[in-house]
Amino acid sequence: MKKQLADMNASITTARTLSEALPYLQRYAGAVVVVKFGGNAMGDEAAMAEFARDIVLMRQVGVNPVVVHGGGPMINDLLKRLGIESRFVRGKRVTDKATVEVVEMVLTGLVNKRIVQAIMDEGGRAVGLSGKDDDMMVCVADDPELGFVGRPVEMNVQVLRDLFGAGIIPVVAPVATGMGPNETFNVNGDTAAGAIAGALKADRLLLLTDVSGVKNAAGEVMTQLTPQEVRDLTDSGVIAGGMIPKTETALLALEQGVRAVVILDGRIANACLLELFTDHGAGSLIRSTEPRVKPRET
Ligand SMILES: Nc1ncnc2c1ncn2[C@@H]1O[C@H](COP(=O)(O)OP(=O)(O)O)[C@@H](O)[C@H]1O
Ligand SMILES: CC(=O)N[C@@H](CCC(=O)OP(=O)(O)O)C(=O)O
Repeated sequence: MKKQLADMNASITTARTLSEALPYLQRYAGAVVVVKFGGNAMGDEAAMAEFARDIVLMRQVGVNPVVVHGGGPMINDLLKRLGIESRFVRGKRVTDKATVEVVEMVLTGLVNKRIVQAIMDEGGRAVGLSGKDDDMMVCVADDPELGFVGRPVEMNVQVLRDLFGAGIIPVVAPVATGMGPNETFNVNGDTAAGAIAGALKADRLLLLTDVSGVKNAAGEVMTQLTPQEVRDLTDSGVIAGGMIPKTETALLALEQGVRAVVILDGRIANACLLELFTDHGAGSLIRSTEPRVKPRET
């Protein structure tokens, strides 16, 4: 009897949660949401399955999600086994000819297919691509010090719209072509996600990572930031390391017409759903306009 009551209460809570999600479901129907899934946020098989389930649910309720993934730790592992040292400058990997081959192999071969498979296992349809497919992302060298690290200069995202139309979830590896023949560039996952979100003028860019958001000098997570606050925290060195490409990406994406960028903790359960479909929100929301009365609304 006690168990029956407990089950009933749990079901009532589920029904209430669904009902409360209605305004958000209505708001995001038809929206484009680009989700950057970082290597550190990927975790174990269960975490991967849960992420995939959230993405499939988004698609099911009419959102057009694009997954852009990282895989830094997986690249580090293979480079280590091959005796190649990993070095980062301002959060980006210094990439020579040998390294770019390993990066492409790991990202397009291993990580991309693992995510595609996880989405298929949850009943969604997914297709894996890299920035090279259909010339989606064309780059120039970002900085001579970094070698074959690309900065996207030309985006052709029609293939993503075609996949939306077919009900298919695109999963994109951050590897791109250059202007010359047979060039390959390693693109930071955040940078690639921002360029794709900008080209699609996405409603949301979600950058999933392994911290609960952007922290201030006191170590507290800032739930909302303006671009100016981001610049100030960067100038004072509070935003550092891997957070730099994320916040740089956020500012560039906003300039290109993305409505808002959220940096959130991919390790917490159902992070994407929490951000999109509940009053609660998650992580740090960055956008140009001042907050309105209801804090998470745009
Ligand atoms: N102000 C800051 N707030 C939060 N994290 C920061 C900040 N400055 C630097 N970081 C670091 O940035 C890291 C996230 O970047 P990164 O490790 O590249 O993530 P991912 O692999 O998920 O892309 C955090 O783990 C944290 O150590
Ligand atoms: C230029 C550059 O730094 N490219 C990244 C690409 C993968 C990535 O961004 O992975 P995470 O999101 O897991 O960090 C790299 O080589 O590690």
